[in-house]
Amino acid sequence: MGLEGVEPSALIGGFLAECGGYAVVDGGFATELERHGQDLNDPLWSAKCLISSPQLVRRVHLDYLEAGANVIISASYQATIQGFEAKGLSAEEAETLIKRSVDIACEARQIYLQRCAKGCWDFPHGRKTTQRPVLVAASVGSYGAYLADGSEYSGNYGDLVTLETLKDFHRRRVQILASSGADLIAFETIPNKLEAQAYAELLEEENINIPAWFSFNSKDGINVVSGDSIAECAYIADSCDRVVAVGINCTPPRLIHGLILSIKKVTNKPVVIYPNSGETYNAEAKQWEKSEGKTGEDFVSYVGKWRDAGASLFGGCCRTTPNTIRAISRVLFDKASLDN
Ligand code: MET
Ligand SMILES: [Zn+2]
Repeated sequence: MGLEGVEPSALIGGFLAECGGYAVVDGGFATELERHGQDLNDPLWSAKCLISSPQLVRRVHLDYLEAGANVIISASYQATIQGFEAKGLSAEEAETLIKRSVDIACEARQIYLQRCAKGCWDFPHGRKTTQRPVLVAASVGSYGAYLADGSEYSGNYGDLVTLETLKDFHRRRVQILASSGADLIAFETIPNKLEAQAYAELLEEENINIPAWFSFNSKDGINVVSGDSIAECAYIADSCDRVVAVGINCTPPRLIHGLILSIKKVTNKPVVIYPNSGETYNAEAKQWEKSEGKTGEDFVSYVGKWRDAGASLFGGCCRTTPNTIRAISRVLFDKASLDN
């Protein structure tokens, strides 16, 4: 199924209806690469594997499809022309790798759907092939993710970074991803209002012809990480016709419920949420640290509440795994759980 050429709000509605009302997004991508032994302590982070282990990238997409994902997100989160050039690649090589991230996700989808057609594996929880659309979302990480200096989780870019800086930084990658064969662009972990505004303007100015979702991150459940209000950020997404869903990712599960309610006050667009495991990222040590209290198990127990608060797309971000996604799929699509 492709989303190109259809009126943006109709197509996301159609997709969700085909999925059964709710869609499952994949889980932590870099996390899964690390679980398979990759060292991602590198400015390119998960995008490093586009060069070193494209087969593993495809396998991780396949694992998430097998776990029940309806949306798989490409490995382009930290794949930037500027980042690849810093590694000594040419602009042309960088552009090829960015496009390749989407090709790999599309290959995984094709393999998966072929296996389904042959009946090689059953869908989880009795979902039939015909009820199982799969979209490929092209990931765009923030300017802070490229900087790899922690500003991805502070949203603080300093006074020198303007709207134009951000538009210029993102422009070429967004153009490449828009014509890559992806079904939509996932602007992920957006840390501040300025970057949301830059994305919205880019989508219009470049006449981007595939839809997008805007997903923000928060540390306090009230504002996005920079301190800008989630309502103002969601309003920017709501005002852009090309944006078909608005939400939150890479944010502790315990904050998600309130954030869904805040977003729902501003927009009627579907809400996408894919929290992290609840652990905290220590930017200095470049590692995730256990937080007091909730664990991954509690995460899944919240899904019904998030659905009741009005979210429509559910997945996981950093430190979640295919097991998390399998459990989310079970909560959403087991008849018994829905009736709870
Ligand atoms: N899609 C990206 C990933 O799972 C999002 C990272 S958030 C820091 O790796
Ligand atoms: Zn994350």
